[in-house]
Amino acid sequence: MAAIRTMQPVGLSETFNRLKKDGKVAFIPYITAGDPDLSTTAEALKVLDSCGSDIIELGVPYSDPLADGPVIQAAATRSLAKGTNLNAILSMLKEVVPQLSCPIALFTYYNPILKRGTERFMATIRDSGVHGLVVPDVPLEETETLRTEAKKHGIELVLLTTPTTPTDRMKAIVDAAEGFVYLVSSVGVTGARASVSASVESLLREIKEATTKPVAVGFGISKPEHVKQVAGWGADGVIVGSAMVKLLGEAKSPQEGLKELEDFTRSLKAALP
Ligand SMILES: O=P(O)(O)OC[C@@H](O)[C@@H](O)c1c[nH]c2ccccc12
Repeated sequence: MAAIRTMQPVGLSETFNRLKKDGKVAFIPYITAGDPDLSTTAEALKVLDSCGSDIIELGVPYSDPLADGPVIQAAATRSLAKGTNLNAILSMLKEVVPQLSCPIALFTYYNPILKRGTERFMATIRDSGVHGLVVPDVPLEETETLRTEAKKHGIELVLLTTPTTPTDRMKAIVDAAEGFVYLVSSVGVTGARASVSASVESLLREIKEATTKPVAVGFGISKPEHVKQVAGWGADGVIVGSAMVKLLGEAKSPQEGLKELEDFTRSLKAALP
């Protein structure tokens, strides 16, 4: 009887440790759960994993995604119109995570956590096999409670710093971040950009002087040359969202979207050391 491959994904920090040992940079795609539908999301996770993604950010669609640009806003609207909810996403993950070799970082705005209650939210997502959590709009002052509950349930809470974050606040953020530090490359909302802001190079240097934790860069990255550039500036990971979401959500059919996602992911992954 052939051995069944039960690759249990390791957590975010351990993933970065392994990559660092091999001198590699993490490829971290983001997609919105339930767009175009949850079964396609399940297939997309497997495609992204098999194409060499190191961590996958999975977005919980929200009615008021204030940090998102038009592509991800539209994806959230389509997903919510399909009736996607957190319970359905988590039961899909319970099925799919054991088939993946890379960890999932759930991506949600703060409100869905508050609605469910922080402790119950953390316990539920851990049960579904989620390793990390990214909450872009949690005020730093409320991060402590989130962090305590996350730690209690073995969830790594990623925190974000931006080009306009004052140095002392950036230091508090990198000290509190688990898994990795998310450096938002440019002010504004998510969305593919023609080029990545050159200030990322100095921002990365400043953050890496303040912490030895891995730093992944996101916002606007959408071409192989962007990936190469950001990796060359010393990022430990690159995050690509809108460009992925666009392929999946706007394709003529789910199958077509999955094929385009595979080709696109391979082209970006090939640009990484
Ligand atoms: O879409 P972009 O420009 O490739 O950026 C990644 C981003 O989509 C993903 O990390 C993300 C989705 N929604 C967010 C809200 C805030 C910060 C980050 C995000």
